Amino acid sequence: MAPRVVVLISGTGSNLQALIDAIAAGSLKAEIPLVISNRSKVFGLERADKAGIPTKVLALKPYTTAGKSRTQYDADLAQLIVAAKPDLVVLAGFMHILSPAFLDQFPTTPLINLHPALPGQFDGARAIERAFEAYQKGEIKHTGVMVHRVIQEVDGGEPLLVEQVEIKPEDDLAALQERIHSVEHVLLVRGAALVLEQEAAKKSNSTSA
Ligand SMILES: Nc1nc2c(c(=O)[nH]1)N[C@@H](CN(C=O)c1ccc(C(=O)N[C@@H](CCC(=O)O)C(=O)O)cc1)CN2
Ligand SMILES: NCC(=O)N[C@@H]1O[C@H](COP(=O)([O-])[O-])[C@@H](O)[C@H]1O
Repeated sequence: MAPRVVVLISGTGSNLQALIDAIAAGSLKAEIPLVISNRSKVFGLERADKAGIPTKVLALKPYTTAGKSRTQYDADLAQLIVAAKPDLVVLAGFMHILSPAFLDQFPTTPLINLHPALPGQFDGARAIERAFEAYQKGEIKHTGVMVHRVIQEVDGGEPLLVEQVEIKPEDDLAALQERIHSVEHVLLVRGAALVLEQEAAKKSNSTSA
């Protein structure tokens, strides 16, 4: 049975599409049993639908409107994912900071995130914009993309793959975003494959021990 990869999104889903395409091409040995978005009406959900992947939307706003906490949201989100029995959870542009109420539900299941910056640089949201602004000020000469493990510290988890991305003097923000996205789409697939290989090796060692 193929490893089960649950993917969390919040928007366009171009990185989700990269995973879908890699699986369809046979270059990523996995299946995606569920895509969850914290925002409705995003194109990433259409991408999942087109690929025949079940989707769920779990938005935070109804929780806050009902006086419920982010902790409750995070716990409910985790339960949706646990029910899908994932071997790997991928945050692909998932724009919600996860608390221990979520993280503690996955003591052994790997959680990875794609972040459009280098380790320790521009953690958090709007990373590409902030890198572009820093370049304009002469503070950096390049930026990058990383796939990292997800821990409580936002974007502070162990980097699994890191790739530098050039910033050119003639770049506008759109040109840099396009260059970064093209790197993301490759790096995320490689990152998922790497973690799944690590997990398979762990299982093999534990059964042969
Ligand atoms: N505990 C962790 N949660 C998340 C991580 C992580 O490493 N540890 N990675 C992020 C992804 N991310 C950057 O890669 C990121 C996403 C969102 C935010 C943020 O400020 N979110 C706000 C809401 C912003 C919005 O709705 O537009 C929030 O959650 O209040 C920062 C970093 C995913 N989660
Ligand atoms: N902090 C996380 C973060 O900024 N993630 C970024 O959101 C975008 C999602 O694009 P997509 O919806 O087309 O995959 C990507 O650029 C990804 O790096």
